[in-house]
Amino acid sequence: MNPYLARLVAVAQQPGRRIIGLMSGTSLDGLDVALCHCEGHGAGLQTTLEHFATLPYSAEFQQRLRAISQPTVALQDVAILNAEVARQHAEMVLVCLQSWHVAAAEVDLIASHGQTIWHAPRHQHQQADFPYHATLQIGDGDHLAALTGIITVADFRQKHVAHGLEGAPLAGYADQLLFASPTENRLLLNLGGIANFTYLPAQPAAGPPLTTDTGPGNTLLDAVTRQHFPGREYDENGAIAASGTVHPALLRELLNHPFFAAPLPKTTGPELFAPAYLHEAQLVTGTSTLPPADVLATLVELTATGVATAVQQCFPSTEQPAATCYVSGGGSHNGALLQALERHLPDARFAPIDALGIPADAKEAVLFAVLANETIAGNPDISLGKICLP
Ligand SMILES: Nc1ncnc2c1ncn2[C@@H]1O[C@H](COP(=O)(O)OP(=O)(O)OP(=O)(O)O)[C@@H](O)[C@H]1O
Ligand SMILES: CC(=O)N[C@H]1[C@@H]2OC[C@@H](O2)[C@@H](O)[C@@H]1O[C@H](C)C(=O)O
Repeated sequence: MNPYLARLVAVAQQPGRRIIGLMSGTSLDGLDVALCHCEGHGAGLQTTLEHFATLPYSAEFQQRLRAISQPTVALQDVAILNAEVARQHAEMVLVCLQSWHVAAAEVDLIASHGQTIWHAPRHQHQQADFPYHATLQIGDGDHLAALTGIITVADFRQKHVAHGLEGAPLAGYADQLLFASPTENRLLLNLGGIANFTYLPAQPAAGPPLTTDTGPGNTLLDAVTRQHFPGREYDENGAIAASGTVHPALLRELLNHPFFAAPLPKTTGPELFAPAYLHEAQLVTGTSTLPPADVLATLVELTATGVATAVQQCFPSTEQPAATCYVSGGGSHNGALLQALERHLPDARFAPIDALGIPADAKEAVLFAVLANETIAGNPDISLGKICLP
């Protein structure tokens, strides 16, 4: 038998596994690296986060990722970045391991999300002759496995798509295992480039929990900040937005997009919620010269309204049950956004996800470690990803 296969079988049969979860999201800010210990699987899973770091991308690399995430690009650039993202990620893993004094041989698996460069659920690609969903992540898992010597589970979204689902969000599968409570209704809200949540009722119905994207998180906020405040990557704590005023007509026009009224669950990306969508709405409403602070204030309100609209869709005919909303992702550091959310969801109690033992910035990387753990050791219902041997 191939010794790596024997190693894989042994890893699957161990009571627990040490897994590095890797996530690089739509904000393109860098790679989140979470070294987790997953004891058991499924309902018996216990996950502890041993180490976490975010390794930033260089400005030049961010720019190249942004340039490749466009509908029309040179195939050679895609081929090269596919290998280059994987090589950078492998190098970043090795840097982390060195700084944490952990040898590669002491890690059982890498769980690598890769970098989404184009997400094309059917409602977004609208190709009449292809009535299916599609999505593409680069940063090939074989490169990671070969360069680190660690068996790697990668490319988690394709099986979801193959089963007729949209390829995202995947968070619900892991949120359920990590955060379900028998006594508390929980809303796990992640404010990344795109915002999404998982609703976990204290008394769950059969089947996977509801998990959905809600629209933009920080992606448009970042784009406007970068454009008008050179040198700044984002609006620190939402301070500029807090100094501005929401423009009601612009907000209405932005919310006019059919995504917000579409039924749950749904998924989207920066392909749709791009600067062009904002510019179009500004043209239509004659607000192209609106002060940037007012644009940011309006975008904060857009993110909060998108979340609240989806929460209300979740409970169409009944009162919203009392739930605690655990917030994660970079947007959890945006005070203006948190205030808007509290205003829109007055019945929810808000808490940082840190209260559940996972730091807000680490959550998505931990999710992929948990998904890989299920693929290797758990229930075939949640076997997402491809297994790459070194
Ligand atoms: N101190 C802060 N103040 C305001 N916003 C912040 C702060 N720190 C981070 N952010 C926001 O969080 C973003 C990064 O969030 P995160 O890393 O969760 O996104 P992502 O994982 O790339 O996106 P996604 O979850 O959509 O894939 C930044 O681009 C910025 O907009
Ligand atoms: C296609 C894709 O990469 N989607 C990401 C993105 O970032 C947030 C949101 O959009 C979510 O749908 C998803 O990531 C999380 C981890 C998920 O799948 O649950």
